[in-house]
Amino acid sequence: MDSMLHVEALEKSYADFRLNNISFDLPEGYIMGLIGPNGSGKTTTIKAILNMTERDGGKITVFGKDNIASEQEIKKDIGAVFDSSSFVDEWTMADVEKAYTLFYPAWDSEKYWSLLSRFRIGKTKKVKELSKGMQMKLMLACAFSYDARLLILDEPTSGLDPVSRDELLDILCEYIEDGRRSVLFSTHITPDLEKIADYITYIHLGQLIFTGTKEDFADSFRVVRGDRKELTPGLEARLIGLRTFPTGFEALIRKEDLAAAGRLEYVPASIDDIVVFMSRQTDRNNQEENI
Ligand SMILES: Nc1ncnc2c1ncn2[C@@H]1O[C@H](COP(=O)(O)OP(=O)(O)OP(=O)(O)O)[C@@H](O)[C@H]1O
Repeated sequence: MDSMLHVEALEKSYADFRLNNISFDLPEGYIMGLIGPNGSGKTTTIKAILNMTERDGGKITVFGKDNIASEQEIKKDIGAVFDSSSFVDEWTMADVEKAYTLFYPAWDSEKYWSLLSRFRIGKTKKVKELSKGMQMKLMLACAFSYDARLLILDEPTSGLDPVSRDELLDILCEYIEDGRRSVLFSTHITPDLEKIADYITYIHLGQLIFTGTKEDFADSFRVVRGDRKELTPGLEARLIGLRTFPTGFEALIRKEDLAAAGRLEYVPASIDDIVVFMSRQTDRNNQEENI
């Protein structure tokens, strides 16, 4: 399986933040969700891939080529879509096309206008007259019209209503259907991952927690529950994001640590469970550090 995007030991530091040793691979023909709480480093990772921020260490290749040495060449095949529109407000749909044809020789005009019609974007509309969801679709229509092979989307569905979100996810699934394109998208919205992601890369406060298939992600953890009296120090040391109640407790536990849970009841963990318990654990660690 060819890797469309290879990130290896990526490092980037700001005054109060360090993206530390991030590595992952996105194979051709698949969708990867990049997840993590606010401020975890998702956008920083995306910017490093697009060489919009200078990395401090590590290696990134796109289509097998170094992302800095071959930046201009690889960018012809990348569609980058950020949360906010990168178009000029006054542009009409024809102006948008004119701007793209300057940079993308492979621009397919027929495809562009047919996608706009499919997305119900009026030909004569100006960018400023489009809703957020329509602007997102316009950005996708452009990426599809120059036949981008790798789509990189930063929070594409945030702020969209459920119907537009669903439509966008369907478009992304369709986009990778022929097996020669891939999508990397960052999100907080776990149902979107459940619906379309094949792979998940989870970054928490600059640290890589997991990268692999969605199935392996969910399978790596369980939610364990029990009575307070069953919460031994040995077990507690292995629990993630422990929550106690007057009568009992619940927490996340790694599959390899299940033996420590003995006969306690455990159930499969959803993506939401994993993210929530992990965040709770980080809050606990931070509180303990500050004591
Ligand atoms: N140019 C910058 N200068 C200094 N610090 C920065 C800069 N860009 C990002 N950071 C910091 O890096 C950290 C990670 O930010 P980043 O935007 O990558 O996170 P994120 O996971 O995308 O968050 P969100 O989900 O809120 O969009 C944050 O603490 C942020 O304040």
